[in-house]
Amino acid sequence: MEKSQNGEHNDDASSICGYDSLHHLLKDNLKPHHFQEVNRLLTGLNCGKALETIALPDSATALSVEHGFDIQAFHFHADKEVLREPRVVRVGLIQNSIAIPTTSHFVDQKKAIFEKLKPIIDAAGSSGVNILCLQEAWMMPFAFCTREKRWCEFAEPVDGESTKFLQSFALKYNMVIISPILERDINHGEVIWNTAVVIGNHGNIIGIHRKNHIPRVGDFNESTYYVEGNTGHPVFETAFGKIAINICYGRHHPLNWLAFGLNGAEIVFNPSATVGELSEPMWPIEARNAAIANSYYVASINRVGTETFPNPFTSGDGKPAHADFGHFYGSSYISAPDASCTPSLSRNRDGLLVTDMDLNLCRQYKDKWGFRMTARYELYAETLAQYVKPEFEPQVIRDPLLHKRS
Ligand SMILES: NC(=O)NCCC(=O)O
Repeated sequence: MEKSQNGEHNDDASSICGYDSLHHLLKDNLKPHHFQEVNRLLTGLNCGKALETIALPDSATALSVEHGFDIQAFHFHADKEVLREPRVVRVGLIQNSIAIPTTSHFVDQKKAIFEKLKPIIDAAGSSGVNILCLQEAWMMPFAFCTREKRWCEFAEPVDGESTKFLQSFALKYNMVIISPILERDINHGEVIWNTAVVIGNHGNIIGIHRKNHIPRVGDFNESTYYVEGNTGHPVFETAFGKIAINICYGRHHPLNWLAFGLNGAEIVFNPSATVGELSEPMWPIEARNAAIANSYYVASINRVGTETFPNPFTSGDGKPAHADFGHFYGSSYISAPDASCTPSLSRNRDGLLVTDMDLNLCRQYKDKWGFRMTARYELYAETLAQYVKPEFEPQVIRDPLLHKRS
């Protein structure tokens, strides 16, 4: 049994050798000068320095102690410019487990999640967060593994109770809130979508984005419930910057990230639900790569905990039926265009990550690395235009001596 970050003994299977994040494991076990170098290589430097932490108001930390959620805060700087003032935006990410068992009445389950989130949203609001994002399908258990249709009852119209619940916080705290829900599209045959609702800082609904890529991997067979989204790659121009949402599995698709960048996003949120066995080694890489390649910030959020369902289900891999997905490993974090990133939130606790980011860094990195300028969009467009035709043939130049024996 090893010590956790705060000195408590912890043999929880959802931890990493008793630590609630890789960062804490390394910090506790490496000599300080080794940790400094490892941290430089793993999380990069921002304006030549290790990422700065910031202090949050006592009211926010008091809420985190009272309600037992992780709270961390950082600041990404940009270089000073002559003509532009810094454009610092405070972003908040919330990760959480469900609140009561999946066997409870559906109404109670949703209500319990609302209750659980209230103090975390209050902590974000009292910390002066400008843009807050919740995790994918935050208002329900991630029941899509079961393929049982009864979970469709959790779906809501865009202006349903979850949106109304968050609109009051948006107004109270002058905060933009991104609310990823299971949507029921009343005007189009009541079909279901996996949707992010963007609520403006006046409590208004700015618009929606529907998940572009629907997984069919392992237990994540969400296509039983909804199909690929029809909203394209919208960027929402808010009071605090141009934002977009790339929902979960879309993070594996570089062209999906690119399209949000081409539309001018400065921050792309990636609300997710994914489990350790499936994707944990990918988690620290894909979002950072997207931030670097597209010169924008990426804010990654994953839910927490193990959700057990009433009826066992199979994943079509010949393995025995099971009643849970595995562990949702939290680890929400933010990546910047300069290849730096925050440490992750806890792997097993609810959490709030607050991060100041100077949006000027986006253009500064476009100027420095010139990825937009050096991209060959006309070449890619040509290849893609050919590729989508039925008669497409891969451009392969075969060695005429391929089969010659040496
Ligand atoms: N929610 C979701 O799309 N999960 C798919 C698994 C993954 O992308 O890691």
